[in-house]
Amino acid sequence: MIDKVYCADLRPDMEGKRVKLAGWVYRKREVGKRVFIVLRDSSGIVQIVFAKDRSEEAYKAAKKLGIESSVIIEGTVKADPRAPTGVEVQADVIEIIQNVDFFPITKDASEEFLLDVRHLHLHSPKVASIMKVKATLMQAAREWLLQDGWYEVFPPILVTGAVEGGATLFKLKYFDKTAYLSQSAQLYLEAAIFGLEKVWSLTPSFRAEKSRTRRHLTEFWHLELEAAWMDLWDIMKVEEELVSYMVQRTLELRRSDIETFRKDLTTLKNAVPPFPRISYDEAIDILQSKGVQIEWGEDMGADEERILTQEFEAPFFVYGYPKHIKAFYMKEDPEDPRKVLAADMLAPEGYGEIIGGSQREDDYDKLVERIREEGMKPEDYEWYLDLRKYGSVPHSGFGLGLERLVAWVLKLDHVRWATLFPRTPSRLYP
Ligand SMILES: NC(=O)C[C@H]([NH3+])C(=O)NS(=O)(=O)OC[C@H]1O[C@@H](n2cnc3c(N)ncnc32)[C@H](O)[C@@H]1O
Ligand SMILES: [Mg+2]
Repeated sequence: MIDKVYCADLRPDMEGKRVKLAGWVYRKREVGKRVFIVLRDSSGIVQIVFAKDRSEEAYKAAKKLGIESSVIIEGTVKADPRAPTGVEVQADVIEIIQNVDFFPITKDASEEFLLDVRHLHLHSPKVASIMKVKATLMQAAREWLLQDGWYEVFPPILVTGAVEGGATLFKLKYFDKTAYLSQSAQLYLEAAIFGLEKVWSLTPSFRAEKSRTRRHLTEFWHLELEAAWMDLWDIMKVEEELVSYMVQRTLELRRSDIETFRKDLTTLKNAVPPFPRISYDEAIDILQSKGVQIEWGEDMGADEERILTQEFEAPFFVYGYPKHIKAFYMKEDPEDPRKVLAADMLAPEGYGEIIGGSQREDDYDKLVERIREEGMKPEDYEWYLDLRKYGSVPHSGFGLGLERLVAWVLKLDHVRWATLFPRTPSRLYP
């Protein structure tokens, strides 16, 4: 490994220090007998100056450089308030690792082109910032989960049945059998609670969603928790504590990256417990009062959720959905058989659902009845039904879409920008 320093480590008080840097040419301009390079590495940027009268060899080499050429540079640090980061390096040695004559991504590149060359778009400091924020959100989640006593488990991705409806299953041939790509690890987490009680997993989930919206991917990263002995109200408290810690910790560690995307941090700072809670009934009343054509019993889509989020300046819960618009595994509300003990967490500023969660049906006969009601076959869920035969317990859980959380935190206009290589109905390459 090269004995180098990072761009972001250079400070004006290091004036006179000799340093070695490695990175890529982000910007380049020539003024008189000097070449100015903005060097980029994973930490950020710094200005490098090649003066002819300091090293003619390095100056001539720098003149040849193209954008995104890979280089190793040595020079002396100089404080300069005119430089982008208040400091520059006066270079006298350059090793060109690979010169790039023409980098395909230019300033006027379209979004579709950027997605076509996503493998090159990952050079971008803005894309790097998104990935740093995503990584830090998960770092924070792991910190919170560890201190709160949750066990990470590693569920299968090759499965035999639907969790969230058969219409969005990706089917594949599994030797002489049929398998599907997991829509959610939930059912396997429910099995894991009988030994570990509080479990979590981060897995890719797959949905053959044909909906081309700004919040749907066909492959997304799914942070899911499941806990024995918890009811809906308990798991909602877990959700708000976890999301709050993730957001506040990421604000603490990645504020400059976040401010690259949004100046107003109000809603992020407001993400502290208790999050507001409204019932589905109240949500329908609010929407109808705002002129939305929606009747009790109908599902709220992205448009309805966007309007609803205008009422809040923080993430909030909607709980108590009608049974027929929710999944088979959700426990019927003992106080109102039309409803289930389910709650979604919606992000403000138009982003809508980031978490889907519920208390699970823990009664064997009722679960068989729900499976049949949904047109599914109990025999396809024999192992899952067993969980209600041998020491069944009240339990609840939820799934957080990581890309949707990132999209809200950074106010991205589509979840596809929140993942390294987005997968949508029209995009499988690169
Ligand atoms: N363990 C659980 O209880 C999770 C449960 N079985 C589940 O999958 N619920 S969910 O379908 O609402 O999806 C959960 C979240 O997963 C995200 N999600 C769900 N579908 C998508 C798509 N297609 N693209 C991106 N993100 C998606 C979104 O934030 C949802 O709120
Ligand atoms: Mg949902």
